[in-house]
Amino acid sequence: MKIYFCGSIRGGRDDVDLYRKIVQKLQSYGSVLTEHVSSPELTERGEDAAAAGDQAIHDRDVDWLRQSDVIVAEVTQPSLGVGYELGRAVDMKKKIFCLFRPSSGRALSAMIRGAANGDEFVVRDYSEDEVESILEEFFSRLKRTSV
Ligand SMILES: O=c1[nH]c(=O)n([C@H]2C[C@H](O)[C@@H](COP(=O)(O)O)O2)cc1CO
Repeated sequence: MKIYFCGSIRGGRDDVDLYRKIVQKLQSYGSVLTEHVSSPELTERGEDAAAAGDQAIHDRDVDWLRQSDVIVAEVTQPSLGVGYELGRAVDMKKKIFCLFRPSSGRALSAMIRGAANGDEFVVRDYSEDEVESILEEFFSRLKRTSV
């Protein structure tokens, strides 16, 4: 299974440790195309785009989105890039799972929460200590519905 993980980069790296935990768990279900998003070495300047430029990052990521079987996004830290990826993924009719932490004190964008339909697009409020069990629940349901 190919998994596309979305998390904030230029929107801010406050949650990178959590992204790492999520990606490690996702790797037990399949190959995570965007492992770099969880790298502690990646700063909010983004990947070193000097050689190929932002267009290469964009085109590669849209291509990975097309290839992916499922999209998992940590959406607590607002990020234009993550919002864009989710919009493109909806258009591609991908299965999408968004994770949001209400303890952040933020309110999730209506364009994300309002897109939830409980089936293809799922938004789940959670706290950090339950992240692994939530992913287990999501992937076991995904397996049941895709056989
Ligand atoms: O260097 C990058 N590499 C990259 O893969 N992205 C993608 C993956 C992330 O899920 C998302 C983050 O967007 P943003 O940088 O606007 O927070 O965009 C974004 C950047 C920088 O914008």
